[in-house]
Amino acid sequence: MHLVLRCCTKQPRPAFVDRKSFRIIDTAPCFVTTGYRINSWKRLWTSSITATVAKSTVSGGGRTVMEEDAEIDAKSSSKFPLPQVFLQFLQQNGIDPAVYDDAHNLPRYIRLKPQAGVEEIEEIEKDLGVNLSALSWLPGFYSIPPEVQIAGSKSYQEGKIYGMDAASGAAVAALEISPGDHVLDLCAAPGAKLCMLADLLKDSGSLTATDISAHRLAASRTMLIKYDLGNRCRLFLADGTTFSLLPLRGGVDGNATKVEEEKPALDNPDEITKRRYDPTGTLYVDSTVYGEWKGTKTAKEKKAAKRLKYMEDALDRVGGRESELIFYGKASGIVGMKVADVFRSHSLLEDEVSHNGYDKVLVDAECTHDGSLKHISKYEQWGWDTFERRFFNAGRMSSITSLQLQLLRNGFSLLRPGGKIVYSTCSLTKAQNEDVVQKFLDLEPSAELRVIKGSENWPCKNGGLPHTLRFNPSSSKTSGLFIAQIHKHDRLRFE
Ligand SMILES: C[S@@+](CC[C@H](N)C(=O)[O-])C[C@H]1O[C@@H](n2cnc3c(N)ncnc32)[C@H](O)[C@@H]1O
Repeated sequence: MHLVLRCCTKQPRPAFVDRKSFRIIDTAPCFVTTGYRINSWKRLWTSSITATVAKSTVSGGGRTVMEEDAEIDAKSSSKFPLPQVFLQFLQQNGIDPAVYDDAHNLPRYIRLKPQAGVEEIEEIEKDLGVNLSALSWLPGFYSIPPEVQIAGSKSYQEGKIYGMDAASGAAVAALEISPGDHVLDLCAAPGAKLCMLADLLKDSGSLTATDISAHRLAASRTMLIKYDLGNRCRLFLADGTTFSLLPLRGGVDGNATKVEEEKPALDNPDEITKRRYDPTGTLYVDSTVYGEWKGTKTAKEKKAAKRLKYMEDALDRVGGRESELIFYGKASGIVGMKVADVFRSHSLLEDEVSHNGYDKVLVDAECTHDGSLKHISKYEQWGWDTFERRFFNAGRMSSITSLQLQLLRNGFSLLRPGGKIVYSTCSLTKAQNEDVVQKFLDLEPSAELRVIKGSENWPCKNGGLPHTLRFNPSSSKTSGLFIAQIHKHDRLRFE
């Protein structure tokens, strides 16, 4: 028998049902009778729990708790207990709450390294204590029962598996990565899709990633290092709506852009000062050269980096530079380049982008995350009033959709003609998906929605615009995700 409870305190889960610590979701409070021993716990939301109680007794209404529990079970197995404020949000956006009915039973998905063979799969199965069930429609992805925790497993710690929802994998697959592609991931953190992109590129092309959140981007850097995928990557802490650096097409082998100086000098403050200022103290073009990226810094290096940051801020003021490079791999083309060249601002003239734009761009945009109950459950901790404040105010909703449009437009401006951009969000709302894409198409005559190769076998539905796709929790058995693949024409659509 099960009671669906929500923890009201930050206390550890107690062994007995205690009215002060818990309240029942979806049922009358009289169902909780104190003094029941908890035999097992199952997590639903971060702080909502299904508890199995050990004994039954007669409660106020003359029915046994067991009878009442059966009623609760019936209710909670067909309906996910959604908070009122979230239900209101769904109603405002025309989303049927039934899409979440099975959300607590969704399988968990893991992705394996592309090179994983049968032996390794068997080893992972042994380690996790479950059979991995391969997804026929998405290579490298496997489903496992929802209760399996992977974070503590040896396979996860050794970088053999990734925790990644299958719908997210589909968004990356929609980019149709080919060897040698130069790829931009404009909202990259915390980096699940970034790692998949790096795995697909293998030892070819280049991967540039930006995100506006420093701590989330640092988490992406940790992922790249953990999985040894950073060799051809550059990570920029930057605003994706204005980021303007093109790929280093000539430099990815680490020698095409090398300059003839004895360096690296970045760690030496004297060198930096000497090289950045003329005798009158006027800032001049930076000619310091990047050495190999070092993860940990000595005290001296930290001091140098601080001075460098000060000077970089000065450069920002005079040169309009906006991005901060927080990681680069050995073959990213950065090693041996002058700082000024790495940050050379591009005018993004058509000619320059035609020759040097990205082949593929992923805009996995910031959104309300309403398609992912894992994300939404965070409001259990932050408070649903935070959700209300953020997303109920009409101004806030319109600012998120305007951010999405700007991200998509800037990503498109960095794409070479003939290239592809994928726009995805984990929102189920039309406002953040079809409406954003339609506005974008109205503004960009050289953009066209395209069929995603292989998607005919995906467990998703058609979106509201041609060739767009929607994953939703109830029918796809994945998190919710909207995906649109857009092609950039050489010439205008209407010519
Ligand atoms: C849906 S998450 C991206 C998830 C990521 N693609 C992954 O697979 O792990 C959206 C991200 O957009 C970032 N973001 C928000 N505004 C941004 C902006 N103006 N420029 C770049 N990134 C932004 C957020 O910090 C957040 O990390």
